[in-house]
Amino acid sequence: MSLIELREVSKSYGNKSLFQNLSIQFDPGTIHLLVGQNGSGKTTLLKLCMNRIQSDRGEIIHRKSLKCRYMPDLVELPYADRPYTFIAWMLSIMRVPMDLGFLAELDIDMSSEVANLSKGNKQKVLLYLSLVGQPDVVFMDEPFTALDSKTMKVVLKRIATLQSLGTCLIISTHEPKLFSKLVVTTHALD
Ligand SMILES: Nc1ncnc2c1ncn2[C@@H]1O[C@H](COP(=O)(O)OP(=O)(O)OP(=O)(O)O)[C@@H](O)[C@H]1O
Repeated sequence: MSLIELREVSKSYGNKSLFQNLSIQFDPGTIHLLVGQNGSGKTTLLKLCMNRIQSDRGEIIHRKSLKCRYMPDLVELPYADRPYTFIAWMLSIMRVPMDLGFLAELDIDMSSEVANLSKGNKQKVLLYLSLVGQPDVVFMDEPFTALDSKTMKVVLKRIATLQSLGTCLIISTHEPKLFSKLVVTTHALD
């Protein structure tokens, strides 16, 4: 059974039709890239899949008890804790064990408060929280905009590992070439 299935889904805002009769199956161990111009509906499709907004027509079916993660594109992290404390607190809420190996690989700046981290380091914190453990589905909205090439390799390796473990990753991106070494399905929303 698919983890999430869209059946004949349509969504418009006012006169602007974003999708009509869109059907996609999101299966375990698959990576889906959502590509398209600014405003083509990538974030909207992620939100539909997460039940954050309603479709106009069609059905979106979720397998029961899915463990999902979401990495938004724009986010403030107004926390005074250092990254390690913040991450440990988030993991306790998520009930996911710390993975020190993956944390070390990301090489996050642990010396500043989370609120004062550079953009790339904030993105690393969010990537860690999205990709640690073994979620069923990971939704990612433009997740790599601030990453250096070394971190990019670490993250792509982690994505490939999760895929091999059966995670489904649904990723909005303007840079599909970054994923050229992975087996992906691309959905063009233009
Ligand atoms: N709540 C809303 N009310 C009205 N229009 C909306 C709403 N949310 C999104 N839209 C419109 O829907 C269209 C698709 O937006 P969306 O954010 O999904 O695009 P996107 O493909 O993710 O764009 P980008 O590449 O710029 O991030 C845009 O024209 C946007 O203005």
